[in-house]
Amino acid sequence: MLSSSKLKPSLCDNSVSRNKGKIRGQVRYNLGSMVWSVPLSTIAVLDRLKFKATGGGAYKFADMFKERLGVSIEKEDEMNCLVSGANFLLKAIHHEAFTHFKGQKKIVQIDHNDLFPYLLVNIGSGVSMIKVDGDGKYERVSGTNVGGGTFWGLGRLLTKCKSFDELLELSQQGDNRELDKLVEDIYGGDYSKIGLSKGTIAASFGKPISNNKELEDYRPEDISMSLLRMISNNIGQIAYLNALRFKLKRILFGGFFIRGHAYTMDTISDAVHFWSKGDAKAMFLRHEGFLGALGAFMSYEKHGLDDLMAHQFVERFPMGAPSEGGKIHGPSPGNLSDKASIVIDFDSDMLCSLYNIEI
Ligand SMILES: Nc1ncnc2c1ncn2[C@@H]1O[C@H](COP(=O)(O)OP(=O)(O)O)[C@@H](O)[C@H]1O
Ligand SMILES: CC(C)(COP(=O)(O)O)[C@@H](O)C(=O)NCCC(=O)O
Repeated sequence: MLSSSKLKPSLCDNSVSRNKGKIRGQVRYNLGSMVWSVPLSTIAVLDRLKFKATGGGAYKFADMFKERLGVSIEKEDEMNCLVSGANFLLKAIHHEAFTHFKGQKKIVQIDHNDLFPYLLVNIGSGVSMIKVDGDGKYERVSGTNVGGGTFWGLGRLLTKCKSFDELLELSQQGDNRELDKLVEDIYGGDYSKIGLSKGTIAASFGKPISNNKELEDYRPEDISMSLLRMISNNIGQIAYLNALRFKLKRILFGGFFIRGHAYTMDTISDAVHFWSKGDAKAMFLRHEGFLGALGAFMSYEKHGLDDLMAHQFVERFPMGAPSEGGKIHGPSPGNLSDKASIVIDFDSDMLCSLYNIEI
């Protein structure tokens, strides 16, 4: 979604050239760090431009965009955008979907003709669970208010971390057993009769109730780890129950909360594995945080998926040459954290026709 934290518009004149009176430019969506370049030709018409945006930011920042950049924001429905963004990525980007289970990343080849239905779980501030039946065909079947915002908000309160990244990094040095009450803490071992091993978390954050430890002696690292596990596990469980409810064999997780973080993905996968008794697998998207922004872009009537696929869409990888010969391929499994850039070329004619502008 376009929000001030992710969208850093910058004017980029080195991508501009003039040819027989035409100004050529480029819109560049670097999906790894979201660098977004606006073509020089837009400066002349900026005050008449309308940009598509979605999510809460489209409402909250519309006035600021108008005031500071002279740009009008055209709001697109968030759920529509999430779905069209996910569908676009799954169809257009090689190796977009992958599993991440017990530290192992594995690319999932999805046949375009056998993509639907699937459950899209978008983890932003809160969590939306959307049953996707086709392009533009979907139903938001569930959600939970315990999501990325909960992790970041509670994490800030409890650890005083200054940034999301710091909190996430801290979690990697933690041990959740310092805070979580495990089955063995209650039973002294496994509770095999109901399928619970001794290491299963019986109650997240359950230990400080009975430990003699002073509250200030609980380490931020351990708190962050417990929190990450609690939230990721809960989302994985609710997602699986919804997949079961609608008999969906694929569950795809996206949203800015995931951030390609191995432990987050492993915990979600573990929950899906545990509750499905190994029947279902969690899948993740390489461009998980930009579904809404891509969907908003797809909503330009004359700039639909087919048009992009046929003419202007180029997939680029930061690693340079593709790992396999021939056409552009996605990175090998070891480089999944490398996000592809999507570059969409257009010239001033196209820009003007898009907005009915004469220059
Ligand atoms: N650098 C970051 N700063 C803040 N939140 C981040 C960051 N990286 C990931 N997140 C996670 O992303 C969540 C917000 O996701 P996002 O899709 O942007 O939601 P929203 O549409 O509500 O803004 C945060 O609550 C947090 O869990
Ligand atoms: C309200 C939202 C759709 C907004 O999306 P977000 O900005 O969190 O990505 C989302 O936060 C959400 O689905 N919350 C859970 C609400 C619920 O179903 O309980």
